[in-house]
Amino acid sequence: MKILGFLPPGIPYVFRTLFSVVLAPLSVLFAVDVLRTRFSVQIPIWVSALLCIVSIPLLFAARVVWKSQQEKQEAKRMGARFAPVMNGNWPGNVDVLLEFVRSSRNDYPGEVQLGWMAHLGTNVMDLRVLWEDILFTTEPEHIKAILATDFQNFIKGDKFKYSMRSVLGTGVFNADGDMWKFHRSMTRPFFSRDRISHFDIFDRHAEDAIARMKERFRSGYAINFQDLASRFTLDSATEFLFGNDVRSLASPLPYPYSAPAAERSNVGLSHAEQFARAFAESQEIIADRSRVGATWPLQEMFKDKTKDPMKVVNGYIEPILREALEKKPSTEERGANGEKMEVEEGETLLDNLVKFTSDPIVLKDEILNILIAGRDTTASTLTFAIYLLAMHPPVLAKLRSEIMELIGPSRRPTYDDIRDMKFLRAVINETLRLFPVVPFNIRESVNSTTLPSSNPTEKPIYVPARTSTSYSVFLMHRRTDLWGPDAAEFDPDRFIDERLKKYLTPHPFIFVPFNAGPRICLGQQFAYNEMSFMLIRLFQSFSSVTLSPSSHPPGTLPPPEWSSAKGRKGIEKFWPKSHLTMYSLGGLWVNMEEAKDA
Ligand code: HEM
Repeated sequence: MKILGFLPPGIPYVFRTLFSVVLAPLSVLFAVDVLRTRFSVQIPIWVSALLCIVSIPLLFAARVVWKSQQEKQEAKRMGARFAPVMNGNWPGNVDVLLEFVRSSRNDYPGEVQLGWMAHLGTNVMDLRVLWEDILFTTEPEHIKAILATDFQNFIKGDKFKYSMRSVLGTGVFNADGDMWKFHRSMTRPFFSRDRISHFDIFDRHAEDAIARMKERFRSGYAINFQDLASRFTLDSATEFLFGNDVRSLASPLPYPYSAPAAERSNVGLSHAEQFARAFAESQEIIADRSRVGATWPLQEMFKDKTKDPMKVVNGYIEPILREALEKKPSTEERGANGEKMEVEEGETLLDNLVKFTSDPIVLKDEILNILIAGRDTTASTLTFAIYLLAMHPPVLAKLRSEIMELIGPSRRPTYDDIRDMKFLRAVINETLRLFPVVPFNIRESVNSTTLPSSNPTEKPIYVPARTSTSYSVFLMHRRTDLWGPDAAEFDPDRFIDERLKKYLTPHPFIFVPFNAGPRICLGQQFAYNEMSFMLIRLFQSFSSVTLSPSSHPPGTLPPPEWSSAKGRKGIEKFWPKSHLTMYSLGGLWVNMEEAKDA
């Protein structure tokens, strides 16, 4: 694969496929030749040609039947049953695949999977696309097995890694085994309690962001909160991880769609915005690859679609990298310092990383993965929190009272303040429940295994070796049988009142926005601190939030036909979309009123 790395992905795919296709006719030709030379049996040319043609589907069918027989025997040996299969009408379930791709692009997240599972009366199903098993589950016990109890047996896997490689490289999100351990062990020391409990970085960038917001509101325009939150988290994450912030908050804010064209055209795309757009575009492309499945290279026959956006992304990252490498002490200096390889006081993640490798590819991959982890996740969660608070003014009023009571209108919050703010934590958790930023995820089984059945009288579910196993935290977090009849409602008190003991405490795996097990999010505490800090600072400064639908670019609000749908799809006022992480299509345009008590 590496030798052919310069070719667009479609060409090696076609060659690989052709190779396996021509095996059958070649075998036929060989057999015909043996019959003729050894046994003097003459086969007419037209018969040989016909045999060559039919050998291709026959061999394929034989492989499918053989595999299915093997799996049946193995499932029986393991005392397991097959997951219910979502049967489409077209051979190979091609219609199921097409419906899945269409829905991922145009519908509310998870709608099509919910419909199929309701049809099958199950929370786990096999989509069996192109005769390959693809499991999909929303069962907490399955998610627990995949992430924790059977962790060694569920890896990211080659299929996933190949489709993500042109963007994520071999960074922490796209690595298994030793490479994953290397990235993880490099990154972990930077999230120690000591390092994440100093809030100077958040304070400076939050102050900057709020000043920009006030300025824009005073000029009579709404702001795109998603854009602002992304700049706040990008500047905070780059300063925390790389020592220098990229000053994305310094560039002019975009104007709403409804603003006069003259205002809008005054704001060119800043360097940070070009990076953000290209970054989002490349994530969209790789997410689309994983939706289409193994045949994705066919969509990229003549060009790797990520090539152009990744040029912009790399152009943004390379100067950060160059600077770190220039600062890197030489081998002699390191020798004189007694080869201090452990993390030192004041050292950033990047300073530490360059002590271990000068390989620009490894360094770039690490930086890019950590930027996705550190920017998009907290920016989206803050955006969803602001959206939900705009939709629920009594919840916002309760949150503000907690802020005013414990911290007051202007004091800077401390680590201890944040730890004591029970309602603020509940608001963040409730936001992560309804809108977990990694809504869908996937692993691949190494060996055949089983997943427990929720009904103890039923046999466990059989998972063949090398099966793509996807799970949705997003759909699990909204299940009424796990969270109660009001699961679709935004009600942070469920993380405080008797519902906590009833639902979550006895079943902690029903809430896993940060995943769980050995690959649990490394930045979880950093993220809680950053989001809490920003929300406190925001609601010290502003007393109310309202959505500004007229500011949205056309085509980015939920289509009118959604309003008759059941559940959250029917009430949503923004369009949740997801590539690797979830975001609001077209941003989130809001107005806020400055607090009189600030
Ligand atoms: C609301 C905020 C966040 C959420 C909901 C979140 C969620 C997650 C999830 C679900 C994963 C697992 C992905 C997978 O294995 O497929 C993950 C991994 C990770 N997260 Fe976060 N994250 C957040 C913020 C952050 C921040 C701010 C950082 C760092 C600055 C960070 C660093 C990481 C890293 C390094 C991993 C990779 C762990 C591994 O594969 O071993 N996260 N996060």
